Parts: sequence; C-alpha cells; structure tokens
Amino acid sequence: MALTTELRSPPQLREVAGIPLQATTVDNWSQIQNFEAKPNDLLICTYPKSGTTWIQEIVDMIEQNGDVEKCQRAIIQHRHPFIEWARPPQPSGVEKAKAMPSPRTLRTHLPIQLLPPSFWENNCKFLYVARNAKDCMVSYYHFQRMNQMLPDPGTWEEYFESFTNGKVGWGSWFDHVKGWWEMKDRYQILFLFYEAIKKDPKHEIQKVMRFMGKNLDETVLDKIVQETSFEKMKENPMTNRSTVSKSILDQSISPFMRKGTVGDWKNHFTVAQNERFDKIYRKKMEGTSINFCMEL
Ligand SMILES: Nc1ncnc2c1ncn2[C@@H]1O[C@H](COP(=O)(O)O)[C@@H](OP(=O)(O)O)[C@H]1O
Ligand SMILES: CCc1ccc(OS(=O)(=O)O)cc1
Repeated sequence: MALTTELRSPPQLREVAGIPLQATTVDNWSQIQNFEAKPNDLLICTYPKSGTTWIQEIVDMIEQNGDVEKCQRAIIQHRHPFIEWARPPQPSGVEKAKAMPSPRTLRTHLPIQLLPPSFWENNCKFLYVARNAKDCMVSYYHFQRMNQMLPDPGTWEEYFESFTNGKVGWGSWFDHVKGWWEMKDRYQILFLFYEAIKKDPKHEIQKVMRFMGKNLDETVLDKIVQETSFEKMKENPMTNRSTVSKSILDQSISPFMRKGTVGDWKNHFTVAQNERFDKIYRKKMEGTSINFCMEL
C-alpha cells in the first residue's frame, strides 16, 4: 500500500540509552530523571497510540464521580501532566506536575528503564494500557502523518520498517510492552488491554475504579461508559485535540480521533507484510505470556 505524505522539514528525534525521543525532551532529561514522585501519584503509562486519551478520560470521569462538567474544566492534555513533555517556553510536564495538588494523576509513554526512579521508590500506582502491535502501528503511522512535530513517517512500507525496528518515538513497541508486562507483579500495576476495554468497557472501567480505590454505583458507571465512547470523545473538544493548532496537529490529514477500532490493521497490512510481521513478533515476544486480541 503506497500511502505518501508531503515532504516537510524533519523534526529530529534524539536518543537516550537507545530510545528515540523528542529533542526537547532529551534537552530536559536531567529534570525528568530527577522528578520527585509522591506515594499517592497515579501514573498512566502507554506506548503511543494505545488509547492514552481514552484511559485518561475514563480515569478523570472516575475521579470526578461521573460529573461531565468537571471533566470539561480543561483539555485532556492539561488535566494530567505528561512528565517527559518539554516544549519551551511552555512549562514542562515536570513543572506542571510540581504545581499540581495531590493526589496527582500523571502520564507517560516512557519504557520502564527510562522512568524516573522515584516512581518505583515510592511504590506508586501505575495504570498501563497495551494495544495490539498491528493496530498500534497503523494508528502511529497516521498520527505521524498529521503531527507536524514528529518526523514524516514516509510511505507505509517505510514505516513498517521504522516501527518494527523501534526507530520511532519512545522506541520499540515490543520492548515497551514486554518491559511493563514483566514488572506488573512486582509493583502496583493494573495492566489493561485496549481491545478488552473496547469489548467490555463497563467491566474494564470497574477494574480501574477498584484500582483507584473508588466505589461508584451502576448508574454512574453506565454514564462513564457512554461518555467515554469513541463517538462521544470524537465530538468532545476537550478530548478530540480540535483546540490544537493546525501547524502542530493537522487533522485535515488524519483526525486525532481516527477510527477507534480493533482490526484496522487488516486494511493496511499486505498478506506478505502480515506474514513477515508475525514472524518478527514471535521472535521478539518469545518467552512472554502476554496475549493480544487482534480482532473483535
Ligand atoms: N473512546 C475511545 N474509544 C476507542 N478508541 C479511542 C477512544 N479515544 C481514542 N481512541 C483511539 O486511540 C488512538 C489514540 O491513542 P492515544 O490517545 O494513545 O494517542 C486512536 O486510534 P486510531 O488511530 O486507531 O483511531 C484513537 O482513535
Ligand atoms: C508534539 C509531538 C508529540 C506530542 C505528543 C505525543 O504523544 S501524545 O499524542 O500526546 O500521546 C507525541 C508527539
């Protein structure tokens, strides 16, 4: 499939310990590593394009006891500081987190080995959402087409190589997911799957609620399910990134809330790419017990 994008001057990613990150994040690296977590912090962790915005809205709806108006107080990017975010002269994610009253909900895309050590030392709660690699790759490809702050993804064929080789922002999907999966029994980690939330949102939202130490009644849970549906979040200016300038996110290229489905990879992968990917997957994920659902 030959999907091409217009040429643009390439924003560069730089590496920290072999992981490509945005240059501004790398410039701010010592501040990020020295971040002081607090024991009652909740950290939302994802590989990019795994449903971060979705779980953020779910967590906020739970925190606000299902009060939609309270969740409209700010755009989602401002409600939960993104700890490795740096884009001077804006305040960095670390600065925003420092200014936030506790209990704080924060978010990150960092792999385990790059997480500021204070999160482990303080035994914080982590909420990890994983999404199957193929849909994640498709979503990330379209996101890089529209996100003018990230390198141009090239053609789909070229992106297939970049993604499988971990040459994308925040590194290898395989290492990221394996790393967090292996940590899940050693720390307070609730490990969720995008596909499971899609299949039975109420059940998964209930798990999140319990993990957060909350107890909401059925009516509130039903309301959270409704308000966090793809259709609602696509129309919601506080979640759909419509307030972000076109010079950063060009939604005429691809909307931020794009499809929100399981199995869109079938519309992108050729038979040959699928076979090759499955082979790479088996090799890279050998020995892990993690299982992904690829279609609903
Ligand atoms: N309420 C929701 N239900 C299902 N998918 C959602 C969703 N909100 C966002 N998404 C999807 O999650 C992906 C974005 O993830 P992130 O927030 O981590 O950047 C996009 O996937 P697609 O590009 O496949 O549509 C987006 O459409
Ligand atoms: C500006 C580049 C950028 C910003 C945010 C990203 O992650 S996320 O969309 O907020 O999850 C990725 C790249």
